[in-house]
Amino acid sequence: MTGETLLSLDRATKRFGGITALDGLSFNVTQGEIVGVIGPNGAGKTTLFNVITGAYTLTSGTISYRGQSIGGLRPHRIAGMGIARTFQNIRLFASMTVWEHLLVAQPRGNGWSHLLPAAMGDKAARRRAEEVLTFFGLEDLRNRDAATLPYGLQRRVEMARALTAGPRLLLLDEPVAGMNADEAEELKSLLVALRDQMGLTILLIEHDMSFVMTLCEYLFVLDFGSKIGEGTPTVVRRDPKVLSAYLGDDE
Ligand SMILES: Nc1ncnc2c1ncn2[C@@H]1O[C@H](COP(=O)(O)OP(=O)(O)OP(=O)(O)O)[C@@H](O)[C@H]1O
Repeated sequence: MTGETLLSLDRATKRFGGITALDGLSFNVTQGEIVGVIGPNGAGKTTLFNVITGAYTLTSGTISYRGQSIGGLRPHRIAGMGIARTFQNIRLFASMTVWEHLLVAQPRGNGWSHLLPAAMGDKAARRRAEEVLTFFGLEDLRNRDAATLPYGLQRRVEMARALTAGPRLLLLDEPVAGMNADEAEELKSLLVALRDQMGLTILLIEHDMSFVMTLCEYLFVLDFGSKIGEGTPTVVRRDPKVLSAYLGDDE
């Protein structure tokens, strides 16, 4: 089911006092695509994820997901509708195994409050966690303390945890940060598999240009909270506006 719009922003604006982090941003994400969001530091990329997931409320404009407005909904409601995310900095719990991480992450009911006991006894949750564990090749590490694993594996656990809720849209905030070249290549294959086999749509923020350019089918380029370019990597790479705003600074 590709070709349909999954996520849509219309003139999305987010201000923090005098700072305009998102400035009338409009774009559509098509179902089944792997889409990159790039732009210089402070361009508004993380703010974008925060407004999509309900961590922040828009100052003006709208966000819709599967045709339904999600502006103003609480984060757990949005997560429950099928939007999952990972964060720029790893957020794993101390002294919890990989398996426990996969069980606690699944939102249910009206909030996150009773996650651990409910999920532990929930057959469907365990089945889903088992599937994700296998998909991510983490079976042998299930009883390991997640926070003590090598960096690349910790990132993998985080992503697996996001997946246990069964999302349609996965938001990844700088998934490659801190990874070595081999880990980045493995991640790339994993993301393609997630899209191909689980039908996920993936929106990712990333500073690693070679990763973005070889993985993503479509890119949005932000600068000062506005979209300054979009298109396939080939198109974006040649866009003079993008080059001067971002790639030019970086390479
Ligand atoms: N909670 C907040 N309060 C005040 N200002 C904020 C807040 N969050 C973000 N900003 C500001 O909004 C702007 C966009 O920040 P944001 O973190 O979204 O950029 P970014 O593109 O993700 O940057 P980076 O690539 O460095 O992570 C910046 O000027 C930032 O200082």
